[in-house]
Order: sequence, then structure tokens, then C-alpha cells
Amino acid sequence: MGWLKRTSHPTVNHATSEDIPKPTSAHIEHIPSGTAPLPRYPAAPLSTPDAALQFIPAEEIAKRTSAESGGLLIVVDDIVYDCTQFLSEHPGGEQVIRSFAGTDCSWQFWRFHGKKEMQEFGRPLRVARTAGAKNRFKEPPRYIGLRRLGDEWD
Ligand code: HEM
Repeated sequence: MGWLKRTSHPTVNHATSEDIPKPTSAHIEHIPSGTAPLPRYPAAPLSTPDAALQFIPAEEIAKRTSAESGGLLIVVDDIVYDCTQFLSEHPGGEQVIRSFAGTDCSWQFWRFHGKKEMQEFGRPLRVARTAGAKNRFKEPPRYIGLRRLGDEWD
């Protein structure tokens, strides 16, 4: 029973504030409001005409480039499409749509699709209309034979 005879307590090294690990995650109430997740725009009913869609400024669209940032939006002819869910079903692959996230891709879209694809697969993805969304690439001229499409016939 040697332990009963102990007269002094062993020395304890008390932790100092330096030893206490700093929290690695922030409490939700401490996250600045600027970094809160952006709201997702709901898809418009098929019956809604383009002109009656809600208007979203191009700057808002530019912020929405992924599921985590309020949906992956693209713009074709000033209509805004949320492609977040559609990405994995896209016959042309995910990457090509991702590369246009938050921007206009009108001329690129019409190079690969017709009105039929837009009507059947694009229309259900409409969330809004916009104006002034930037396309990062200049459309190269299209030729038929030696004639540039859109030239005057003379
Ligand atoms: C609203 C967004 C989009 C929708 C609803 C959509 C829909 C479709 C559909 C239905 C097809 C199959 C066409 C077929 O089998 O004939 C397709 C193919 C394709 N799409 Fe998209 N697409 C979208 C956005 C884009 C964008 C932004 C690009 C970039 C240029 C793109 C590039 C392609 C390509 C390269 C193919 C394959 C064409 C081929 O194999 O001949 N798509 N898309």
C-alpha cells in the first residue's frame, strides 16, 4: 500500500494557452455573410415564355459556376440555363459545359445543337433571362465554300 504513504502530489505540467490547439473550423455564426452559399434559382415552368422569365444581372450569373456556388449557370441568347444536374447526362460530356460556367456560350452552343435539342433538353433548364453576359471567345467566321456566311449577295 505504498501509494497510501505518498505525502506530496506529483508535479503536473498545466497546459498553457499555447498548448491548446486552435479550432480548425469556424462556427456558422462566425462565417462572414459574404461567403454564405448563394441561393439557387428554380427552373421555370415549360409554359413560361422567355420574355416572362425573371431577370438576373450578368454579374450574378458570373458568380454561379458550380453546385456549391448556387448552381452552374450558362447563357445562350440571353436565356440562363442551370446545367448543374444535366451535366452528368450531357451527351457531349461534362467538361465542355463546365468550361462555360457563369458565361455566355451562344455561338458555341449553336455549332453543336439545333432548335430541337434546345427545345427538348434546354427548355426545362431555364431559370432566367439576362443581358450583357460575356462570351470569352470571339466567334470565328463561318464559310460555305469560299463565301462567308452573312455576306451580301452581289
Ligand atoms: C443548355 C445546355 C445544353 C444542352 C441542353 C445540351 C444538349 C445536348 C444534346 C441533347 C446533345 C446530343 C445531340 C445529338 O445527339 O445529336 C448534345 C451534344 C453535344 N453538346 Fe450539348 N448541350 C448543352 C450545352 C452545351 C454546350 C455549352 C456545349 C459547348 C459547346 C455543348 C457541346 C456539345 C457537344 C460537343 C456535343 C456532342 C455533339 C456530337 O457528338 O455530335 N453542349 N448536347
